[in-house]
Amino acid sequence: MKPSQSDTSQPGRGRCAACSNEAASSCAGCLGAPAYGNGQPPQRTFYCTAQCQKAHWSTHKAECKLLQTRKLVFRAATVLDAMMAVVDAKEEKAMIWLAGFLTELFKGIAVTVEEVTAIIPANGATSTRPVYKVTLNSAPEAWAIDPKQAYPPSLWLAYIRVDAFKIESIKPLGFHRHTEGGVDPVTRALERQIATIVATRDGNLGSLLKASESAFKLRLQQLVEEVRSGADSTSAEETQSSLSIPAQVPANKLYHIRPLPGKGQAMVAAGKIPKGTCIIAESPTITIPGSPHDPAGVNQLITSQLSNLPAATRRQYYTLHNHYATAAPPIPPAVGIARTNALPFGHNSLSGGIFLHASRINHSCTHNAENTWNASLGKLKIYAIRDIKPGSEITISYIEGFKPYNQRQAHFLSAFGFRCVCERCEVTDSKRKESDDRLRRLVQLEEEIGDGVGIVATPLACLRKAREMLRLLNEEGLGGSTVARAYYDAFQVAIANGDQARAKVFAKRCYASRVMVAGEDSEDAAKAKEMMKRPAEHRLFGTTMKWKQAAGKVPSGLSEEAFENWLWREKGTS
Ligand SMILES: C[S@@+](CC[C@H](N)C(=O)[O-])C[C@H]1O[C@@H](n2cnc3c(N)ncnc32)[C@H](O)[C@@H]1O
Repeated sequence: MKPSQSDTSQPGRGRCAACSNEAASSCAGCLGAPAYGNGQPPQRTFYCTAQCQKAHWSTHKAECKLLQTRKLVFRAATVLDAMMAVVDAKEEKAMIWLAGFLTELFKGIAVTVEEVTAIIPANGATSTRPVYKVTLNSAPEAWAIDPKQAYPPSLWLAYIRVDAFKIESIKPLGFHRHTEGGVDPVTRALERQIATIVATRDGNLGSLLKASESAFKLRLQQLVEEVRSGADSTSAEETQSSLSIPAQVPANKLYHIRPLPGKGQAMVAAGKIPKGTCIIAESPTITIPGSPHDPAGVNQLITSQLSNLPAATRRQYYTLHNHYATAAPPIPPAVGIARTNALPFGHNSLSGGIFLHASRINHSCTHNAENTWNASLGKLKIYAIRDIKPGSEITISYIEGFKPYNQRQAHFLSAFGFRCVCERCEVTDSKRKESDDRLRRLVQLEEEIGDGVGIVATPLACLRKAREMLRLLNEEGLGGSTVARAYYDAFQVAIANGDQARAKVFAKRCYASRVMVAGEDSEDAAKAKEMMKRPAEHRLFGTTMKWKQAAGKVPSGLSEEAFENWLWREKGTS
């Protein structure tokens, strides 16, 4: 063990255990070993140099290992206290449900953990109490851990001398689990979870106890939340099934939430959903502000909101998918769930919310629905942007903008842990290249139109670019708000150059797309409606009057093709 300089709880200097010279460093392995018995921490072992420590190791080793193990026992007791708080277990039930967990927790620390029934004095009479006897593997020493108050544990010899009146029985760990039956649902949930809890910690739950102080606290919190969510989801399921209410089917039955192979839970159309239908309007269960916060700060924000919610809602939150469950360094589960499931409060917004239903919607690059935040309602709305057949999955897009295939997949993998296999992604190399070229061109067109210069300097070229965008979007199978934006671009070109007639038509098309993806009551639809009704009130109107045309000059009686030619100012039209 390296000598350590840091310890504030004990005097900082002493005599070197090897040579008796004055020394300021002490063995880091046993430093901070807990106090017990007389309440005093064990004496620190000082060394003046690393050489002295090395020379003294054979003498110090046994004591050091013992003290290190005691540190682990005390931490294990902290873990047990936290676990008991989660399930609010009655003490007599503790031995039943904790058996499997304790086996894992004390692996490599204890040779045996036994279930003891002690008789203790109680108000002039006696009562029985369940206690764990933990016999260490590093020394012939045992500790008593009372599940009702696990921390601090007591040395076994002190416990039987001072606390216990008599020991009624000592049974192997798991004895009561197997003889007492009638395990409650929370216990069953925990037992089901143990294998996963251990597997996600590299098969060694005990490693939790060996972490640094700050990592230990964080990991303990993570464990507790994991266990709480498992217990909560089980009781939620049981409550639902006991009431015979199918899980998460809304009254209007537009969708079901059910698992799909390889995708976890998913939202599936309960019947035919026509394009433009509002599938769901949902208030956020949790809101996450956009300003940057460290995971601990975000955790605090989320858990304080959760604590104000009904228990059933809290449970549902913890059933949401957590892509960051095994992240290193660890991320608190509440935060991992938020990162996996948050939907933004508006286009490019950094703040967002967690929605118990909408957060179940999976991604597709050929999504058939769009999410939109309606600030005045304070609700997230999901609209069908294509007709959706009964039984088809309802999907949205998890990305903004026009990203080529590799960028999309890299994002899905790192942020969400999946590979998209939709019809746009699973194509031949040549089709993929065509698609990537289109997407790059779309980015270019967006930038060129968006810089504002071309709108007045080269309006016709700009109008052509807006039309090209619409064609590429159509070829790429993209609809929804991207189409509305392209029509808005065309509107701006027309109105900036004084053409109210064309501006009116573009605004009408933009409005129709906005209504389809965000509803009549959305802010975007309201803006587009205003543009359509009073194009001349737009701030860009008359920047130039190159194309001056009154609003009433929209031609009538033209064929569709002739009308489009007029609209886009193709040759021979004005
Ligand atoms: C917001 S959640 C969606 C609901 C989630 N499937 C569930 O079980 O709760 C995001 C997670 O869903 C999964 N997911 C989303 N889209 C997917 C897709 N296209 N293919 C596979 N998994 C997907 C990923 O595990 C992702 O981390």
